[in-house]
Amino acid sequence: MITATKIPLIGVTQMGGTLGRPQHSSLMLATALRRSFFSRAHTHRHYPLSLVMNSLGKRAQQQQYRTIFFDNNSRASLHKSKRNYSYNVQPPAHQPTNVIGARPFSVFGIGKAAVRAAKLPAYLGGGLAAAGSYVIYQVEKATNYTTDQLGRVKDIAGDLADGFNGFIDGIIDAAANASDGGANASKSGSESSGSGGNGNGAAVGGSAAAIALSSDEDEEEELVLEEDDEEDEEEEEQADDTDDDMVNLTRQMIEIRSILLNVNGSNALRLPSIVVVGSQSSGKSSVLESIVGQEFLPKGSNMVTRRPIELTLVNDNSLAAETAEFPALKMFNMTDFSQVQKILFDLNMAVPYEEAVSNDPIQLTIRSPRVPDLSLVDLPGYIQVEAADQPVTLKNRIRELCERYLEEPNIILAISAADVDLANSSALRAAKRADPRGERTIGVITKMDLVSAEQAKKMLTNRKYPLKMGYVGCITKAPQTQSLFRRQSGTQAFIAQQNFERSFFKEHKNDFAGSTTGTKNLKKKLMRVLEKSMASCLKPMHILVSNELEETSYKFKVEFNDRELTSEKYMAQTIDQLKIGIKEFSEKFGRPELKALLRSELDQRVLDLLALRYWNKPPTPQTSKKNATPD
Ligand SMILES: Nc1nc2c(ncn2[C@@H]2O[C@H](COP(=O)(O)OP(=O)(O)OP(=O)(O)O)[C@@H](O)[C@H]2O)c(=O)[nH]1
Repeated sequence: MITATKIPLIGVTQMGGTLGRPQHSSLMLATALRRSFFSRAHTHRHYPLSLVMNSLGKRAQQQQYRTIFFDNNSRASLHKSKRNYSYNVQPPAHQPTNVIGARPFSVFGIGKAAVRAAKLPAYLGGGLAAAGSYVIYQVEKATNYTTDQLGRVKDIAGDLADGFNGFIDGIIDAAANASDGGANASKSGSESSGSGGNGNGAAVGGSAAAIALSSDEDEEEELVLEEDDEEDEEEEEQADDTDDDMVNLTRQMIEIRSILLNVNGSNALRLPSIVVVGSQSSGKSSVLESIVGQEFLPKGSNMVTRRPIELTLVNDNSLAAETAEFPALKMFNMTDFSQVQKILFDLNMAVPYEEAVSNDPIQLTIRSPRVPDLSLVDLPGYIQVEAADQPVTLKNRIRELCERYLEEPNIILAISAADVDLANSSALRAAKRADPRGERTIGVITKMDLVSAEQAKKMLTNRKYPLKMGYVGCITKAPQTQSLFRRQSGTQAFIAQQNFERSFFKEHKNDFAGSTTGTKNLKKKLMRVLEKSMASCLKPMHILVSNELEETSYKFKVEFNDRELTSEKYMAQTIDQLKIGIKEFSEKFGRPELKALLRSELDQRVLDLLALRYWNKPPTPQTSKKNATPD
């Protein structure tokens, strides 16, 4: 893709503020400085920098703007474009206005003003020198900030899964290589060596990302092996750290997302929603609860989910315990989850009998230090045929409602109960329609406790609809016959369900060998899916960073060809430029210009006084009477 980028010359010099590690920040500096320096200079006349720009106006017209064409994708064409780059002379869009006009002025202080005016060039000189220092200070500050931020990204990357790790490192290495390449280019003056550094850096980053993403393809195989090990008794004795892993992953996501937000202001890390579909009473709500770790959804065998429940989980470290909120009902900070469950039940049951289901979603947000940052959707269950007392269009309406949520990039949790033949599974039928290649669907078989182990195992190796992420067998509710569990609710019920599920699969360890079972492993699968989605979200970012670095290094080369660039030299050069600017300005701004300014200020002030004295006078009785008379 060929892009044309307009870069003011002074913006290029600013980017070289500090060399070595800080060059990672060139992306942000290039944009931020270009924006702040020029927009301020052109739009805010009271800024000291506008003076500089004013004085440099002539120079700017001669050389400040150039257009560089280059191909973002190919190194070879970059070389070609470098040979063909051209300078387009374009004057700034707005010439800066004169700052003196903004100074306060008193008609009684003309004498004093004249004296001050004589000293004005000296004041301005001092002001401009201070402005210069301020600019340099800001450049350093911005450079240090971005260095810190990128350092943090690297630290976080160190903690992430291997594939993802490679990806982030690729970015950091590409950044380092590119900056070094830029500096080397300046040192050696050799065109090929400078761009070569960048190109390689980008290539390293690109291949790192590619390896990271391709390694995900083999995840499932690894997972099954891991799971086999997890079935070992020894490991089962250990504490379950899946929740912690999930929360850690979430934290990293949030951190990366906020860094990306700071750097480029876009929410580049969007995660898909996890949508739970299945036939009526298949156990959808129970599966969702086992993921969240709280019992809060209405459950029952009489179609209790009648509206989509859009559940947003927010990881909030400032909280000691979970809180729930219904933003639409203006109900916040609810800590009693049985109350939440009751409200959800009432909201579902409030759907009129003639309608049976409603498209209007219920929005619920749960904040907790322990939940991952996710959005989950519980949907009304599919039905086979409408009952005599149900609307005849109900089946189609449920189907249409679910299809909207099954679209890409959402992850589909297709729930089927083990006590129903999989050939009749509405969830798998719907998932196949939305995701024919089975790439973003996880098949979940609930109620494993209700069928024989042989039958259950057969379901987990479903060959009719093979899923890339496979099938997971779960027990999301302890059987009702066990009165011990029936009495429990909330967190207690959740713990009881976990214990029951664990002991069940432990008992049938040999029957389910080689299959994925348990809600713990379901969560693990979800985590991998989220990691993968994060990596693919970051891939375009990586390409963007590489391209920007290539561009920046090229600009370094053009600007500092054959010269070694250090921060001291850069600072000295900037100060020299400011000095020249001040000199030009003081030469241009002599007595006649000052007189003209004072005169126009004085005229304006006299006009203001006249307006006050005569035109804004309150109406006399005669004038108001005259105004009131119709024509
Ligand atoms: N024995 C057993 N019962 C389960 C299991 N999972 C869910 N149930 C029971 O199945 C019934 C339906 O569960 P829900 O989670 O409400 O199912 P649902 O699909 O959300 O139901 P609707 O929203 O009404 O479509 C409840 O009575 C649960 O207690 C399980 O793994 N084993």
